[in-house]
Amino acid sequence: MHAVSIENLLFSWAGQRPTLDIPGWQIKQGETVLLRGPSGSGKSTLLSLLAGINTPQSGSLNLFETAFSNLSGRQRDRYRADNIGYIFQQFNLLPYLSALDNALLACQFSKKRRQRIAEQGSSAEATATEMLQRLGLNSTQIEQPAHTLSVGQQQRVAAARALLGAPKLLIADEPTSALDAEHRDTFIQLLLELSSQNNTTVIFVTHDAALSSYFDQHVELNTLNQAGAQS
Ligand SMILES: Nc1ncnc2c1ncn2[C@@H]1O[C@H](COP(=O)(O)OP(=O)(O)OP(=O)(O)O)[C@@H](O)[C@H]1O
Repeated sequence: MHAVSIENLLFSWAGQRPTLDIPGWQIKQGETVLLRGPSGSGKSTLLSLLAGINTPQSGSLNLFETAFSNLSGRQRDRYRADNIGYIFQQFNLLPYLSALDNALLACQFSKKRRQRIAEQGSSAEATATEMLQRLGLNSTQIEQPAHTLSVGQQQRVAAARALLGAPKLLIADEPTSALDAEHRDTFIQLLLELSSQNNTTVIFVTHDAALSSYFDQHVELNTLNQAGAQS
């Protein structure tokens, strides 16, 4: 099955020439993809379409054989809550909630995520705690408000939140830019290990070519995107 299938996709921001013109792109279920491209080439724009925050003006974007770009806004919100984990560049944690409560947020909005955890004989809280521990937070840090954690620890909380409840697709938008090389490599290895346990498909955006070896597919956005090639 294809996790992502794009055909003849066109997207323009209001009043601008197209940012994305992608004749075709496929990602298989369970595949890990590194997406690179210069600043302004449209990486974040493409992620916003994959997450259903924006929709293409024409063409199709299917996720796991669902015609994602044809769903209503409400249906896309539901699909995203149940099936897509997103790690933002700035993590977007709620500063006064504990690491654990931040990690649990994704499950609060999705019965499906809670069901998947229940099917494995666990609770959301136990699974989140275990995941945060595997990501290297100790029991004190797990109870600390997010704003009192280091950048590296906050990034791990964002990863736990995105992966809790086994989403089908994980989208990560340059989540390692604030880390040194050693922490960055450890983080990516853990992220991919946790993803592969649930056969989660991963799309990881970075400027950093040094990370290529960790991923199955390497994509330079300008080779996919004809709008980029023209500029
Ligand atoms: N919300 C928006 N409204 C209007 N134009 C936008 C918006 N977001 C991005 N753009 C435009 O779309 C183009 C691509 O930007 P985008 O942020 O997708 O690139 P990027 O490859 O993610 O860049 P970076 O690596 O710097 O984050 C730019 O010309 C940008 O000005």
